Amino acid sequence: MSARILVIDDEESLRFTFAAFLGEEGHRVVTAATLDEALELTGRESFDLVFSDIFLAGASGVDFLRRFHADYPAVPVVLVTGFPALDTATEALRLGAYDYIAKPVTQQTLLRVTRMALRFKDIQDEKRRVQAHIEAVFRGVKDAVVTVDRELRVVQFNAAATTLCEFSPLHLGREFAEKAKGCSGVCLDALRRAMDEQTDVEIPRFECRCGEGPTRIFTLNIAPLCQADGEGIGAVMVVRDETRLHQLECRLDERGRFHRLVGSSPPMQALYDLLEKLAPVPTTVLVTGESGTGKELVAEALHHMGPRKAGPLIKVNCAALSENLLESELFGHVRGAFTGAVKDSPGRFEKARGGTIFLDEIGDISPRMQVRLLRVLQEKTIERVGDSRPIPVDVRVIAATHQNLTEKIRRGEFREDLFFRLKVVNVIMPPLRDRRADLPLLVSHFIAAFNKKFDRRVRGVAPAVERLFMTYPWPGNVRELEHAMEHAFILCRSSFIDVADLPPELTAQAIPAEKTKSPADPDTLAQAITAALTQAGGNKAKAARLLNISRRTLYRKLDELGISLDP
Ligand SMILES: Nc1ncnc2c1ncn2[C@@H]1O[C@H](COP(=O)(O)OP(=O)(O)OP(=O)(O)O)[C@@H](O)[C@H]1O
Repeated sequence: MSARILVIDDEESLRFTFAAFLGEEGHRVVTAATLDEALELTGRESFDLVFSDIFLAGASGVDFLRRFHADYPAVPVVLVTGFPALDTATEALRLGAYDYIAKPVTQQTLLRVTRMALRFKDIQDEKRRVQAHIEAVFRGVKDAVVTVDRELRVVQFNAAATTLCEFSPLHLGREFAEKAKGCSGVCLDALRRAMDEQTDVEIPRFECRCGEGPTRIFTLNIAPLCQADGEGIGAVMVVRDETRLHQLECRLDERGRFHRLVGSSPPMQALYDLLEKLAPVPTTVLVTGESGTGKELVAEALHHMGPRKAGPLIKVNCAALSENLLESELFGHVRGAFTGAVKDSPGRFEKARGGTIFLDEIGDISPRMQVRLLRVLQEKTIERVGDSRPIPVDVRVIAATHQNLTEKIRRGEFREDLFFRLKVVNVIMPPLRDRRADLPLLVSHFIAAFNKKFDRRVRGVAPAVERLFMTYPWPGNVRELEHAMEHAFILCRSSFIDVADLPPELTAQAIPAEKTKSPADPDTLAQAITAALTQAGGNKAKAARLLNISRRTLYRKLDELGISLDP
């Protein structure tokens, strides 16, 4: 390897000899006769090695060494002397000379010392490169990195350790235990364990607080440092701040949806927790709550998230069929059971075998149907209409009603024994007005759904709509919101839904209660229904859409309010 070497000597013959010997080895040699000349050269160019006579005319090689070494500590300097003396040699080495050789210098000695000095410089250079590299990594990482020696004294730490764990230069060389007094001390115990057992230690997610700082969530990793012979010489500790990640994860845990149910409010979280427990078991479930609160979605979630998901989910609206029709629908019939029964036909219970049957509007079934249903729940068998042979059915039953069954039982309209059979677990749906915090999420959900359905690019609702939604009583619950959003999508021509795009009933009812009649007021309701029916030309489906209620609810209201449908 060719090196640049400076030879300083006031004797020209020695400069010449050194240059010749080193030149033969392929090195590039520059010579200087005086201290000033040498300093001028070293200020101008860089050298890999310097040989300097101790006695220079009017100066000393030690002076050169002192000044040169301060600026270029990595370049080895070999002092040469004609008058070797122990104290000069000691002083030279103390000042940082690499070596000290006596004249006359043979070619062999010169080349041997040169080789060793250059090798030493290579090693030093490499060490510095590695050091610089480590320091860059140390500085660059966001994790706090702290190294300790085998006595657990702080050796080094990076900038992140000062911000995260409040390390300061005062801690350098001091016992780690002293520093750990100001925090939870988890890291001290972990350090001791890593050192005692000479093993890596990881402490995931723990809370810690340094001094007056905020409480943070940290993950700690400690690796022992060993020499080549395996002897422990300390440890490196890496502390990662996972506070933000932890917060985000906690927020995610508050689920925003469960199967097709949307909402992240506390009542919905409680609902999801319950559904999670109910989905895997075959228990009969009764879902109660106001119309439009998502009772059917609950049945779907329980079915699709449970072990019967590969089986059928059969839905029956018990209020939509007359007693006889419902009986035949649910249990099937045999040929000749009644006029028109031309062949054997399985009922919905049989069709739901291995799956789930969802009996919606269960509160509306007749006393006779209640008895039949009770038998199915007790015996897990059905009998087709016109046949008394029991057919076993393995079906999970989920029933739903918007009615107050306890009240119906009190009035003698619903069997208490059936109620208790159905209500093994009662899932109660919260009305939308009790979970208004879900409105933004539901609104976004419907915007996304209707953007897709209508191929639109609606981006949101105007602040006035947000305010209106927050005060509106939502008697029709999520269904009403869904219909209102669909209505608005059809009218809205900009990328934000405005109050004018909403159905008039909604904007009218949003007027403070004292200025208008309550929507629940029977007179108002009857007027609204009659008006909607007139507007819809007697078409009930259309009238229900105009009122933002389901057809089922419309029928119920007509019944409750005694409005006749006959012309
Ligand atoms: N939490 C919810 N998230 C998303 N959509 C919902 C939610 N609750 C209800 N909906 C929507 O509202 C509409 C009515 O829901 P669903 O039919 O399940 O209500 P319901 O309580 O069974 O009503 P009813 O008693 O009138 O039968 C559906 O279109 C449903 O998708």
